[in-house]
Amino acid sequence: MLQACPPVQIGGKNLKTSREYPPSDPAAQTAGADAPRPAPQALRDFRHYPGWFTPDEQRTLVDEIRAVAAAAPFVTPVTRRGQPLSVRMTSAGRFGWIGDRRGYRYAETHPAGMGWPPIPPRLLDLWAAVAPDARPPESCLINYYGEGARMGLHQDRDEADLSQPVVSVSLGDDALFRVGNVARGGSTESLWLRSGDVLVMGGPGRLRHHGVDRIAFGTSALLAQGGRINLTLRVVT
Ligand SMILES: O=C(O)CCC(=O)C(=O)O
Ligand SMILES: [Fe+2]
Repeated sequence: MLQACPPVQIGGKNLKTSREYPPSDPAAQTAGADAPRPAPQALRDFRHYPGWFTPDEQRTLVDEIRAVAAAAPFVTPVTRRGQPLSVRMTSAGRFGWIGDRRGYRYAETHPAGMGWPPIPPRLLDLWAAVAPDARPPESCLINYYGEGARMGLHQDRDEADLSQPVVSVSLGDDALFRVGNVARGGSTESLWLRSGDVLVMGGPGRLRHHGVDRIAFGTSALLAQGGRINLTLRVVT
């Protein structure tokens, strides 16, 4: 069964002195919140927006995620066979995603019984900007990758309406992201996702296999304890 882990400490008092990871787009380094957002680059059918969030926005997002995790602590999902995943997870929104001996599924309550906190409004603004035609997101999955954590190639298909995109936000250490095909097997392409990057997985790419081979632990000081947070906004119903 799922065991509640001690809450993951995200960010910390040393944030003021932390080294900021330079966004891939140099223009974004001086961009304020009202500056134009970066244009997307295609990765197969995915849209990659390098450096969407400024360092200040990233720090605010980390604070907001820390507040979510204080109310709905990170847990380690397990497979049906009881094998723990290497990422720790919590969620915000009407639904959260859980994995235990009964399988993987969306649920309206945390394994410990509480409801999920609301999705931070700046993430709803992101969704409106990059997925203006989509229905509003009903869930924000929050994955924490510590040193050595990874996520095998998979499809996101637990959602009922696969015409709706999944919008991903990377915070903290760099991650080597891999994208393959809708069918199993075939060639894959890799890309380093960096802190502040946004990736839209939608349209014909919605069911492409994807995963995270590894993170480059210590490449960002955004999170006091190191590691990476990935947020995915989803329509569930
Ligand atoms: O961490 C990432 O960049 C991808 C996460 C992912 O694929 C998922 O949560 O389904
Ligand atoms: Fe995924």
